[in-house]
Amino acid sequence: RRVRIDVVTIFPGYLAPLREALLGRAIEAGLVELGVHDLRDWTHDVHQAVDDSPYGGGPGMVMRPQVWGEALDAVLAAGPARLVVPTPAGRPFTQATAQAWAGEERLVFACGRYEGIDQRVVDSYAARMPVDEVSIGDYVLVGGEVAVMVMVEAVVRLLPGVLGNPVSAQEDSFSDGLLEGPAYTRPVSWRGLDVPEVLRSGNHAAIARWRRDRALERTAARRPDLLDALPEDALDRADRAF
Ligand SMILES: N#Cc1c(-c2ccc3cc[nH]c3c2)n[nH]c1N
Repeated sequence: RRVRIDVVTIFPGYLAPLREALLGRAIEAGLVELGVHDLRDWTHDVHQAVDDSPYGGGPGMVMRPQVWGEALDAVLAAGPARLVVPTPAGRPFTQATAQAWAGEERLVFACGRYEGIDQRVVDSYAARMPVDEVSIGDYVLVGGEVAVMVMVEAVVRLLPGVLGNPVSAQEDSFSDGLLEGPAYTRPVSWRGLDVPEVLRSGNHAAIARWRRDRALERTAARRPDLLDALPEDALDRADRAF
C-alpha cells in the first residue's frame, strides 16, 4: 500500500530534504509518492501575486483564495484526499494524528506564508473532503513548510517497510504514554561517566524496571501533563513511587 503526498508551497525548495535519507529511500522504494508543487504555477499575472492586503486592516498580507483554489483543484483532481493546512491556530498535531493519517491513501498539504491563507479556501474544501487545520506546537513559524516536514516525517515513519526496525515505531516515546528514558552504548566509561550497572547485568526484569522508573521520573519532571493524561490503570503500585 503506498501513500501519495502532495505539497503546495511558494518555496518548493524548502521541501527538498524530504527526498534525503530514510524518507528518500521510502520514496525510491515506492512506499511513498511525493509531489511538491509551486503555488505560483497557478498565477496568471506578470508579478505572480499570491497575496493581498487583509480585509479589516491589520499587519501583513493574506494569501489570495483564487490562486489556492486553482492549485488545489489541480492537485486534488488526481483523486480524493485529506487536505492538511498547517497554522498556529490549528488543533495540536500529535502522534495520534500521525497514526490516523498513516492510514490515508492521499494527503495534500497547503503551506501558507504571510499571515496565512484566506479562510474561504479551507471552508470551500471542507464542504467536500476532510480538511485539518493543525499546529505542530505553541510557537510561531514564518510559514507552513517546516510544519509539513515535521508532519510528513512523523507519518511516513509509521508506514510498513519504512523503518528498518518496525518495533521501534510501536515503542515510541508516546506509545505507552511516557517519555523515553536515557539510552547508552559503548564505551562503558566515557569522560569519567559510567553506564548504569543494571543495563549490563543481564537481569532483564531489573533492566525493564529500571527503564520504566527512568521514564516515569523523566515524565514527572518534564511532562507532568502526560502523567495526568494516563488512563487510571496505566500505573501499577511500583510505578506510583514517582
Ligand atoms: N503548523 C504550524 C505552525 C505555524 C505556521 C503555520 C503556517 C503559517 C503560515 C504563515 N505563518 C505560519 C505559521 N507556526 N507555528 C506553528 N506550530
